[in-house]
Amino acid sequence: MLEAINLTCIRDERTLFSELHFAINRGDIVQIEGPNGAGKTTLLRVLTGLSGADRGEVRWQGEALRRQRERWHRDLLFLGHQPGVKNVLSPLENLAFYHAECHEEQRFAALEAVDLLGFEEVAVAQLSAGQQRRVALARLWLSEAPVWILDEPLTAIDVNGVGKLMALFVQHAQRGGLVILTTHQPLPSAAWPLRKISLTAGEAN
Ligand SMILES: Nc1ncnc2c1ncn2[C@@H]1O[C@H](COP(=O)(O)OP(=O)(O)OP(=O)(O)O)[C@@H](O)[C@H]1O
Repeated sequence: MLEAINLTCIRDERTLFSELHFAINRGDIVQIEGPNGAGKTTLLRVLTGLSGADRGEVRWQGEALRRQRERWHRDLLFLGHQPGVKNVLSPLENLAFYHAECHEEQRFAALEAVDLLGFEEVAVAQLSAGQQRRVALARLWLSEAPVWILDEPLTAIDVNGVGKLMALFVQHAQRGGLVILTTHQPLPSAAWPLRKISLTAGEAN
């Protein structure tokens, strides 16, 4: 279980959210929603431990993140706002860099899942925005981490790709993982309940 305990976040003297309290369980798919600037990315970064909250804390399996950095980094896969892949490397080299533990055939299978076969040796810098995002998303097919925190994973992804991702999120939840994501586009209905946490100027519900 991932818990947000009374989180308050103030940036530039503006309260983005205060006393935010929730628990996300294994099997949950959670969408953080809210208008531009509401604090969604900030909340995701606080949940990952990359940014600090002004008050409150985040706990994983009952223990504060700061007390278990090693286990938390093993249990978390965070894909940020930017594609977050290395431009000078090819898709295959990126997956080898991030997932050295996987076999080459698993990396090819992940690239096939995101429709990048044929582009596996091309430098990422030469790929389209959607293809670059797909290289990062291919990591989801290789990850053993139970916690997926994904900032705008669907940006620049076409309808077919969004459908595949939703199916993967459901599969991950069914296996006892949890998914927390932000997106500005409506999610297609999935055969799994979607929880929503809304941020609106200084509030959450
Ligand atoms: N490190 C920081 N220093 C100062 N201000 C910050 C910092 N991080 C975020 N902010 C501000 O906090 C507000 C919320 O930013 P955030 O990126 O979390 O919003 P968001 O809900 O993800 O927005 P969007 O939907 O546009 O991606 C913005 O006004 C931003 O300028």
